[in-house]
Order: sequence, then structure tokens, then C-alpha cells
Amino acid sequence: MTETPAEQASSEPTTAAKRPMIEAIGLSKFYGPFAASRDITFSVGEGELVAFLGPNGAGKSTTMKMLTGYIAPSEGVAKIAGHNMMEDRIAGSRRLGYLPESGPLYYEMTPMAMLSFFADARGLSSAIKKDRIDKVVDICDLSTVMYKPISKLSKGFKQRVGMSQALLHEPDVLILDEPTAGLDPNQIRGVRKTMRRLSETKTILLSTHILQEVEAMADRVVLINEGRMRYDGSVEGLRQRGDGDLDDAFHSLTLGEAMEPSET
Ligand SMILES: Nc1ncnc2c1ncn2[C@@H]1O[C@H](COP(=O)(O)OP(=O)(O)OP(=O)(O)O)[C@@H](O)[C@H]1O
Repeated sequence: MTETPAEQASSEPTTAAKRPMIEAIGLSKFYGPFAASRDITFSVGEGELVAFLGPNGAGKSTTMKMLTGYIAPSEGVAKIAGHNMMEDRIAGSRRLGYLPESGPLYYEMTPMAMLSFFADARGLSSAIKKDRIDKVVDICDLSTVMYKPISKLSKGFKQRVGMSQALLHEPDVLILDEPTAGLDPNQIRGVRKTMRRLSETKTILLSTHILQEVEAMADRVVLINEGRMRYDGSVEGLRQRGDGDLDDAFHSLTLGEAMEPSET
């Protein structure tokens, strides 16, 4: 990670002291000769909300899938709450809620039926089940749509149903893959409100390619481009790299490198 400035490492004095809950340790994923992500190393401390930023195709989803144990890394180790996700996935998954980019929504079901199905699949007793469903319905503001088919819900509600499923087993770590992608401004506001509420008690890694999202939600940002880490530090530090402009910083760390050869 040659581009990460030394001053950024020192700009996060609290991170090192926090218990690491999400750890990417030299993660790489190769598809034949192509590296979807290469040597990704960062850690999210307990209670942090970190934005995982990068342009389309940067390798965010691939890295998140390795962190969740959904795919095996070609190299490196992923840990959730200290559990190696290749060796001890079940223990790690108990602590983890994962919202994939296209959530596992069963469109013909209602949110109530889907949550009930997942609660049964997770082996929750009927006493706990009702309590947990009530809680996630409250957190995700789903009470008005509980008995409508998921296929008929707006995209914003579909995202919140996906999030409710990820929260059902009360995980303390959340990995959310572009939860606001494709939503209108009002829906984005609703999903962000839910995430802010969750961030009060949980450790969150949130992927996005939207700079406003980073500014609105996170203090810290990990930026990747073409599968490689380009920055890990505060949002303010990133802004400074663009002389006060986040757009410029993003541009120089993503497009900048690709453009340089053709300019010389
Ligand atoms: N199973 C696969 N086989 C081959 N290439 C893949 C596979 N999965 C992902 N890729 C490639 O790896 C690269 C990174 O993809 P990834 O989905 O991780 O990016 P991303 O940052 O999440 O992008 P987006 O914001 O568009 O979702 C892309 O070039 C993608 O085409």
C-alpha cells in the first residue's frame, strides 16, 4: 500500500487501541491471471463505521465476500471478531450481519414471512423469534410493509428488508455492500438513518462509490482502486490530499494513476 501517506497512519490514534472486529490481512483474489483484489490489509476497530470506497469494479464486493467467508481468498486471511473466516466460519458468522449487493430477498414472500423463515433457519425459538422480528422491524422502519409481497416494495424498502434479515441474529459486526445504490434521495435518507442508528452499537464496514456517502456517514475511509489499496485514513485526511476537495482526491487516487502514462 505504497500510496498511504505516513501521516495517515498517525491520524488514527484511537483505531489501534480498539479491538479489531473486521480484519483483512493480505487478502487477494485471483481469477486466472486477473487480480480482483490484491494484498488488501486493513482493520476496523470495535464501534467504528468505516467507508470502503472505490470506483465500479475496484474490488469492493470481492473483498467483502472474502471478509464474510462467502468466497475463499487466494491469499491472506479474513477475520471477524477474531475468527478466521476460512477455519472458523460458523463462529464468525454468528457475530456478522452481511448485506450483499443484491440482497438475498425472496420476492414472492412478505417481509414477515421472510423474517420468520430466516429466524427458523437460524434455529431461534418461537419466544425469541417474535421479539427479534419486532426489534428489526422497528430498527428498519418496516411496520407499514410487513404483509406486502417484497416484489411490490420500493427499492428503499427492499434494501431495508435486506438489512432487517442481516440484523435478525443480533450481530455486532455489519458488512454492508452498497446499501444505498440505486435509491432515490428520500430512500437514501431512510437507509442512512437506519445505518446511523445501527452505528451507535455496532462495528460497520460500508461499501460505496459515492463521496457524499463517505462524508455523511464515516470518519474513516479505506479506498481501493483496481484491486489495490490506495488510502486508509480519516475523511479529512483524504480531503487534504485533494487540496480541500474530496472529488479531486478521489480522482487522483483512482483515475489519476491510469491517466498519467498517456500524459507523459
Ligand atoms: N467471479 C468472477 N470472475 C471473474 N472476474 C470477477 C469475478 N467477480 C468479480 N470479478 C471482477 O473483479 C473486479 C472487481 O469486482 P467487484 O465486484 O469486486 O468490484 P466492486 O468494487 O464491488 O464494483 P461495483 O461497485 O461495480 O460493484 C471486476 O473487474 C469484476 O469484473
